Amino acid sequence: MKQDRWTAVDEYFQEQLAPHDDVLDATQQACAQAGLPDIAVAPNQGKLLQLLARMIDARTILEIGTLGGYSTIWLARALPDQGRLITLEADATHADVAKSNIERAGLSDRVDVRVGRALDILPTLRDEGPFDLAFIDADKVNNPHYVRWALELGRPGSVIVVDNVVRGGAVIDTGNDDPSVRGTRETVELLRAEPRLDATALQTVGGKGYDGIIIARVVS
Ligand SMILES: C[S@@+](CC[C@H](N)C(=O)[O-])C[C@H]1O[C@@H](n2cnc3c(N)ncnc32)[C@H](O)[C@@H]1O
Ligand SMILES: [Mg+2]
Repeated sequence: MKQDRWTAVDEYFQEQLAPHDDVLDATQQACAQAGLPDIAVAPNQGKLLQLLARMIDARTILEIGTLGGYSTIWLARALPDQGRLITLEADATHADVAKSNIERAGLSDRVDVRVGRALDILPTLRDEGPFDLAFIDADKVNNPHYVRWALELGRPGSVIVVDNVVRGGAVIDTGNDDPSVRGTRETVELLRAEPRLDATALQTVGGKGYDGIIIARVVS
């Protein structure tokens, strides 16, 4: 059972439980037309993020890694009218595409796209938290820093989601010197050692291949 089957099953659940609308379709089309890489979350994963945000009644969301705003839109739709999502993107072209997609989605009032390297912007967000949910999906080598910042900018009960932590299984290859794999393993070590965070990891298969996510909760 391989990729074709994973994709077909993903499509089944997506059609049944996470159906697309015109805004999400237009977002994906605009991203493709602008030449953005096809590395956004899958629809089922976007729906998972939205459900997590709703389950904790998130009012403030931090996203690291915007791309064209696809995951941003899923997350921002979980927010109440007064809610706020800040999303960080290093690439100005990606950010422009995202802003236009977020505008079309009618979410500009609650979504703020900040352009720059996340590690430069995060220290400026102390007065804008605490963030109820953080979605980390940028340069994986910096994931340990991003988790530390999400903890710093969170509160007890905040949820932190880290995307793409399985990397086709490479996460268990101790000798792998891919910076993304190293960053992921360091993140796992940090989560194991940090008593203020409680976490687990889920392997995923689907239209986007074989990967996975970490879900953590700020304990204190
Ligand atoms: C996987 S994509 C994000 C996908 C998006 N979350 C989604 O699912 O729709 C990663 C994004 O992070 C951005 N990025 C990479 N390094 C970054 C950094 N240091 N600071 C902020 N953004 C960064 C990339 O330009 C890219 O747009
Ligand atoms: Mg991702």
